[in-house]
Amino acid sequence: MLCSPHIVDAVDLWHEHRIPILLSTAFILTFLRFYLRLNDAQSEQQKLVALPRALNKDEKKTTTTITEKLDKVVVKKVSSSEGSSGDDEKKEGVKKKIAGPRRIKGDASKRVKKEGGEARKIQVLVFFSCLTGSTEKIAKQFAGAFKEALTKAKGEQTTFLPPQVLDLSEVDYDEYFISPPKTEGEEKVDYFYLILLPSFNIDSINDTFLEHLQETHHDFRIDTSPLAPILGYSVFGFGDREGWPTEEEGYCFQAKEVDKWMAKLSGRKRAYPLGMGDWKRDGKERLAEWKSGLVDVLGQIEQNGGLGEGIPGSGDPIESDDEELDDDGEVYDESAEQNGKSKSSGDLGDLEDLGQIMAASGNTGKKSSGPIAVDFTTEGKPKRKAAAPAVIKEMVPKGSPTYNSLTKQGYAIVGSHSGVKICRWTKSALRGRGSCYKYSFYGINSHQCMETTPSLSCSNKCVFCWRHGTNPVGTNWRWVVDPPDLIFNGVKENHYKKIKMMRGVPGVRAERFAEAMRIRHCALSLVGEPIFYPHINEFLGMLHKERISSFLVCNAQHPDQLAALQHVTQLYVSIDASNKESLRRIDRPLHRDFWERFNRCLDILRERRFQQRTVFRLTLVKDFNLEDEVEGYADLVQKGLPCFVEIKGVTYCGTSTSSSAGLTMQNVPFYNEVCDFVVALEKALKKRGLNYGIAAEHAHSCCILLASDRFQKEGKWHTRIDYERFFELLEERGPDGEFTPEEYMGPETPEWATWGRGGFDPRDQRVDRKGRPVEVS
Ligand SMILES: Cc1cc2nc3c(=O)[nH]c(=O)nc-3n(C[C@H](O)[C@H](O)[C@H](O)COP(=O)(O)O)c2cc1C
Ligand code: SF4
Repeated sequence: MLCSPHIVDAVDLWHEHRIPILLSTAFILTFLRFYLRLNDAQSEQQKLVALPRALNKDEKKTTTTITEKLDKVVVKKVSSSEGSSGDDEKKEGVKKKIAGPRRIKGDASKRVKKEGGEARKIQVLVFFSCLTGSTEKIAKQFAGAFKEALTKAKGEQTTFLPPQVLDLSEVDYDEYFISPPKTEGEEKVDYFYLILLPSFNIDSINDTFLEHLQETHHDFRIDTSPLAPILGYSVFGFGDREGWPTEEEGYCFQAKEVDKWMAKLSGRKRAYPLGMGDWKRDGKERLAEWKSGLVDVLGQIEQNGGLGEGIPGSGDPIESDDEELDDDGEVYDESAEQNGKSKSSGDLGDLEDLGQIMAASGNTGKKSSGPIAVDFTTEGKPKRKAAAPAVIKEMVPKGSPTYNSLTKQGYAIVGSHSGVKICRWTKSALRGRGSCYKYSFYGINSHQCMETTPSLSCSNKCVFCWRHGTNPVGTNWRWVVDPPDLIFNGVKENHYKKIKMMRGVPGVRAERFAEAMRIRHCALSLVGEPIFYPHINEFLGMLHKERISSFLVCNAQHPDQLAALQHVTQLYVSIDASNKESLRRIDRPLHRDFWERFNRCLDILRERRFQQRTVFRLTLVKDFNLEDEVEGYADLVQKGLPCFVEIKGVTYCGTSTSSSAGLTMQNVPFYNEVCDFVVALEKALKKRGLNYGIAAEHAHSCCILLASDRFQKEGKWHTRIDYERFFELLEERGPDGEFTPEEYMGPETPEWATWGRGGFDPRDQRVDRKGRPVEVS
């Protein structure tokens, strides 16, 4: 058979190029096949995801139960107590997870400010677990009540979506507890997690849930704090004291564990402390308290955009036995995050275990109620943890390390949370060797002044604090509360005891000793935070009734208590820095929203400047808050408009706390440096049109007083106080009565105390360190 030349050519061509042609074809076909398979898989996924959405749309205002198998995941949601379009909206927005390994990045929550005036959306998720039915009911009621409360707290910037109630036995943990739920499209929703969790000492969903939290934390593919983007979380535990009377015996033990793991996963976004309640007894009340605290927190978030940025693990845990319990989430090993996750977790576990072993063997000198031991090396179910005693604790129990340390420093501890100490100026005045600046500025006799505090606890850890790093710290009061009369009688008794001990000291003047047996003034400024004490107003009432004046110093961290404070003779707020960063560095506040709290206190002071005699107290620390801060301080004065500004160089206390914060004698400013600062501040105030002048000084205490010209008459300063008039006004008009600081303004500031005269009381003899008389220049 003969072939045409064309066919012969084609065959030749084929033989010559067949290999590359075959290879290219095979490659194209493989590629096409792969592409088609991938497309198929995606549309399968979409079909599965679309199903619950379609169901949700039809389930308004009813309890919704969607059970759907997606891989081996079961999703069931119980709708919010009232169901609403907002609820549905949220459900639509939640993306289902896509199976397969993934790395999820934790990210600090960002403040969401919508452009164009659009309100941000906050979704509260109420998770619960339940065996015998009560918690489910409670969770639904709670969500309804919470929704109502949030409607009231709502501002222009925020929309609170109706809270969603989610059953922990049915939600997909990967969807909520590896990262916050994703929302589709442009819609940005911030999540706030609430977890209502009864404890069960039998196998239950709680174990699965805890296991998940623990595994997520240890999963090397996932960030240590993958839930950091949530706005915050809080846990409330239900238990039964009849069967489990104390925390040691297991009362609410699982809520405590969940709280702890959530702190780790969320990067310490505990928005409100763990609540606990016995449903048979106090459950309702405790839950209501917890709810109202949370409403406040959400109100703050609505105003401030977030929880704020408190100090991570502020300070060293060994400073306070309270912190050992980690119940504020303040003790947190930052190295755990810095050193890489799996290793650091193990390290933390080891340290905690070691801490417990040492505490148990009595080697630490600390209370045995050490950190809750977490065995990070053991896989499987979390073990029942040793926990703190169930009863509300005393703040400074007799015989505790804090108690021993404070008594060694010369404090008398009254009741369980108050202290009194004789000030060095009281001793000095008894011997006629000079009073403190309060005599020069305000006419207070140091030998008749009692320095005390009804709360040895504080919410700051200032680098210059005299507390020698031993006192308890905390953001809220969680100790036994002593009645005010017990404190009042106790501090007086101990003060007089200490005065009597001065009887035999050489140089004590008889007339001053006799005068000292009548307390005329009380400085509520010793250590700690006096307005922390829940009965501070009653305590003040007792002082005033005995005509003892009150000088109260607070740390500008408790605006609510400040606002509720009744008349004091003089009201101080410590202004330790002029800006947020500096304040964080120097005060080391525990509150996340310390700057907002600080500013709210200034606003309160401004509002009350015609009711209370208000004072800003500045403590200058070189290299911390002195340089370049004059203008900032002037702005703060402009904001708070205090009656007075006291500027004082820091007193070096030489504690391990201060030195670990990098404070040395080099940080103590010389008097001339304080003077230069005050002159510059006065100028900066004048520049702002504020009429303040340098009214008085006490060089010996490195202290200078700027006063508003409200306290100037005919060109003369009147910084002193008419104490008798103050008590009369109080008796006439009551502790909340309307009267102004000018109404009890005292006589003219003595010439020797005014600016440029040094401020040493001429009645006294100035001596050097060895007690030798010194000529006053
Ligand atoms: C089997 C079982 C075990 C329990 N174990 C504990 C426990 O270890 N600690 C505790 O404080 N309460 C314990 N409780 C009490 C429950 O936490 C409490 O009654 C709770 O309100 C039950 O909630 P629920 O009925 O909504 O599931 C237990 C209750 C049951 C039924
Ligand atoms: S506010 Fe006062 S008591 Fe509290 S840490 Fe600072 S100096 Fe100490």
